[in-house]
Parts: sequence; structure tokens; C-alpha cells
Amino acid sequence: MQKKSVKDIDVTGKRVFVRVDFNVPLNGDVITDDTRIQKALPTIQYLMEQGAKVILASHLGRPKGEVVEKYRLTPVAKRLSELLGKEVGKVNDSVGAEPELAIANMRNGDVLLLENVRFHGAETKNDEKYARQLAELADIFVNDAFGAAHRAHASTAGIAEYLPAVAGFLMEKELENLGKAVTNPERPFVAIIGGAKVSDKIGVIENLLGKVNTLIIGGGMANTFMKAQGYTTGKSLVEPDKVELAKELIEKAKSSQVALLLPTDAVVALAMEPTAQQKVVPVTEIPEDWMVLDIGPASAATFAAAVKQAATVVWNGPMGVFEMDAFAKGTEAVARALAESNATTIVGGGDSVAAVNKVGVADKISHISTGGGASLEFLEGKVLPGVAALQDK
Ligand SMILES: Nc1ncnc2c1ncn2[C@@H]1O[C@H](COP(=O)(O)OP(=O)(O)O)[C@@H](O)[C@H]1O
Ligand SMILES: O=C(OP(=O)(O)O)[C@H](O)COP(=O)(O)O
Repeated sequence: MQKKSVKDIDVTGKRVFVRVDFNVPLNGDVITDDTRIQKALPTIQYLMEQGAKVILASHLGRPKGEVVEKYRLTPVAKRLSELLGKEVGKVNDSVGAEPELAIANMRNGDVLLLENVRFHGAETKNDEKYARQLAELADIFVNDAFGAAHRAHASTAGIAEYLPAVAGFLMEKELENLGKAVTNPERPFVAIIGGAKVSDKIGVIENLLGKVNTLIIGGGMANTFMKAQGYTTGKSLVEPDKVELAKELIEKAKSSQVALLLPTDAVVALAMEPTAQQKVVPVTEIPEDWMVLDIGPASAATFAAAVKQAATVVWNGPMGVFEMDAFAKGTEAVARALAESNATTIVGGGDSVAAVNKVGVADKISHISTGGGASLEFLEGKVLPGVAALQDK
């Protein structure tokens, strides 16, 4: 179903609440990759040109309903001001007297960034009262946060109950590009899943097994599968609650026609620090007191070979702690394999896109998506709540 877009409504002089996904990777208060801000610019600039009052809202990290200083959106407001060439106002809350006053003082074409919506626990609970409070700040709701569209939260879904709700340009483009690539994908179709949001993303694997020809698992996600295979995992990031599910998924892959590729070797270290002692070991020999922080060279070669055979590749989640050069080789190898392939390639997710940018191959990827979990759920065939909430054309 086609959704109404920001072009389908009159926004001039209106207060427009735009949900963006400014959940950018940070090192302290330095934004290490601003792709998600860059990709939201067309909607923001269009609204400015149309003379709307642009009220931006986003989450950053997972502060769990508390004010956490490192998750303030202040560095984002600064970067956005630089990119727009115009001062972006910033308030310290998303609801209440301070935003209300700032909005009352906005002129047409002004841009204001609200504070991290997840400082309120009501956001992730999709609390009705909070959604209504957000809605009262504006006349129109625009959802441009594709990266958070798989979340049924107050600022992504709940608010749409109370305002005319339309898609932004980024949201439209993401749905179109992903739709083209994954509806009747060219085969072999390979999906690669890694990263650290294991309990969030392991659930998508079951449905993916019905869609892809090859499923590659690396990064933190692979550790839970190692445990499921009966290997020791030392101090690695493992989700004990998901080990049984991982076992079932391994069995399901065997009984379906899907090739499930898991790491056979790993880079282990004594600590998650760039200078920590490290070595490469087979996954069957992960020592106690060590942690898996990257896939090993043999796994990287196997994964790259599978990518070479593919006609469509979707990748979300780095193969290791790529932020530290010592543990970035696996992620770099996979990024290069995608870049060198003739397949339709899609890379999604804040950190995965940062990794591809770090390797310098983003221009060799068919579609850079701002959503990781959102892309995977879209690929599963799920209706994303942030999209469902928008008005039909
Ligand atoms: N073996 C591992 N152990 C711990 N963290 C890991 C491991 N492999 C990858 N990561 C971390 O996963 C994070 C990214 O995960 P995720 O948020 O799921 O990806 P994306 O943002 O691309 O969707 C990175 O910060 C990376 O350091
Ligand atoms: O970074 C995000 O997802 P991603 O890591 O799957 O790309 C989105 O901003 C959603 O964040 P969330 O997974 O904390 O809801």
C-alpha cells in the first residue's frame, strides 16, 4: 500500500514534527559516522523551503527511560547546523514547557531538535499520554526514521493516532529500494547477520531461512551459535536465553535447503581493548578468560567466497568489534567482498554503514540503508509499525 508523503500535504506555516533516526555511532561526543544525519537532509531542507516549522525528534542509544548525559542529542544538533548552514535550536526535553516555548517562538523555516525521546520510558512503551503530548507540539507528523520503523514506539507509531501522518523522502526511498531488491530477489540470495543486538535480531533468522539460499552469521551473533554447537565461548558476548533457539535454527537450516555458514575460527583477546593480547583460534578451542572479538581469517575467506557466488546480498551487523583496528579485519574482508561483487548489495544499520564507510567502499554498494533491524524485518516480510501508522494514498 502506497503511503502519503510529505509532498501530498500543505506544510507551509505548519508545525511539522519529523521523527528522524539520528542514532549515530559516537566516540565520546564525536560522531564517527553522520550518514543518518546526511540522509535526513532532503526532507528537512524541503520543509524549510516550504516555510514549515521543523521540529525534529530522535532517539540515541538505549538510555532506558533515564536522562543519560552521553546520550544527549547536543552533538547531533551541532553537526546538523553545520550541514544545513543554519543554526538548529536544541532543547533539553522532548515535552513540557521548554519545547513548548521554543516552538511558540519558531519562525517559518526554522529547525528545532528535541532531546532524546528515550529519556522518557513512555517512548518505548508507546504510552498514549506521551504520544499525545508529542502530538500537541505539532500540526503534522512526518516519519523519516526508517531505521526505527520496526519499533512501535510513541514517536514512531503512537503519535500518528493524533496527527495527519505521512512519510518523509528517506522513508519513501528506503521502502522503494529495499522493495525492489528483496521482492523476487535474484538468486543466489545471501544474507549476512552480525553485530551485537543478538536478542533483537536472532528472531528474524527463522523467517530468513525461508527466503535466502545462504545465511552467514558472524559478529557477536555468532557466539550464541557457537555455544549452541557445544563450544566454550569464554568471556564472549553470548545470550544464554537464546542458545536453545540457536540450536533450533541450526536444525531448521539443515532440514531446509539453506546453507548456514558459521565462523570456523575467531580472533580472541583477553579484553575488549585495542592493545589487549590477541590470537586466532579455531572456534572449537576458545579459551576460558578470552573473548571472541572478530571472525578469523579462514571464516572471512569462506564468507567472501559465498558473497562472490551471490546475485543478491543483504548485510546487517559487523563481523567483529570493527571500531578497533585490531578486530576490524573480518568486517573489512566482508565489506571488500561486497564491493567487489557484481551482485545487488544492500548494507543496513548504523554501525554496518559506518564500517563500510571506514573501508571506503560505500560507493560500490548498491543500496546503503539507514536501517539494520528495520531492513531485516522488512526482508522477513513484516509490516513495519512506523510505516503501518502512516496514511494511505
Ligand atoms: N564479537 C563481538 N563481540 C562484541 N561486540 C561485537 C562483536 N562483533 C560485533 N560487535 C559490535 O556490534 C556492534 C554493532 O551491532 P549492531 O548494532 O547490531 O549493528 P548495526 O548498527 O549495523 O545494526 C558494533 O559496535 C560492534 O563493535
Ligand atoms: O540503530 C538502530 O538499529 P540498527 O542497529 O539495527 O541499525 C536504530 O536506530 C534502532 O535502534 P534500537 O535498536 O535501539 O531500537
